[in-house]
Amino acid sequence: MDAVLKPVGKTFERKTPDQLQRPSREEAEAAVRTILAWTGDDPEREGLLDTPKRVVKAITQLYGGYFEDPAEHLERTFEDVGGYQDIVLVRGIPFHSHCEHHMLPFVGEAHIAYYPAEGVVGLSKLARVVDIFAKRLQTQENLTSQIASTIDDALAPRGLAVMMEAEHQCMTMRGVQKPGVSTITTQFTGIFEDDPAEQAKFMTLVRG
Ligand SMILES: Nc1nc2c(ncn2[C@@H]2O[C@H](COP(=O)(O)OP(=O)(O)OP(=O)(O)O)[C@@H](O)[C@H]2O)c(=O)[nH]1
Ligand SMILES: [Zn+2]
Repeated sequence: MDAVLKPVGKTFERKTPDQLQRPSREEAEAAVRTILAWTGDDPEREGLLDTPKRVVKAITQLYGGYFEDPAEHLERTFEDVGGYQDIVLVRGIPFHSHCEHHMLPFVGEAHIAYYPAEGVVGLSKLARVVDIFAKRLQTQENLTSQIASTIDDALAPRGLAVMMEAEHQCMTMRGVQKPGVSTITTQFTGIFEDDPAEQAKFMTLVRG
């Protein structure tokens, strides 16, 4: 049995760690062999012999977000910012995630803005929060709202805006096959939610 999933902050409707049965690495590799056979190929041919091992290793990297608590990265704030109270926008954070329906990638950019209340957080930490949630099975809507609620809980800013835009490979490579379509999701809290002018300012800065 590999490591049991650890509790990592807010659970977002996940079962408790004791309710999750994580299979062993060997079982995961066997499952990949089954899928290889399902494609119509021969999992025993030389080129595919090490593939289950590689796939499981890649999955471990791509889905590493289950084992990290994003809130931990937001614990350290800086209060000595010369009285700065205006908007902080981190624009164009690249991310790649996987849709929970097809396990295919969706890839794009996140933009996060907030009005500090009591200090600011290290800029890289916002990108870390994006990465941790992105490295789980997601819908873009859930991803956006999990990022927003985690930052909102940790910083209690006067307002928070999260916008994500992404292309979903389940819509480009298969199914409806519409390349070039981008999906935009937004979540606003505080003054961004209450004041349309603040939303407009955010959009202008993001597009500028
Ligand atoms: N709302 C939302 N839908 C998503 C996301 N990622 C993928 N989807 C959609 O999930 C839906 C799943 O639909 P189903 O009808 O159950 O599955 P399907 O037969 O594979 O659907 P098609 O993709 O239309 O072939 C599809 O419409 C996908 O476009 C996401 O992040 N958010
Ligand atoms: Zn999908």
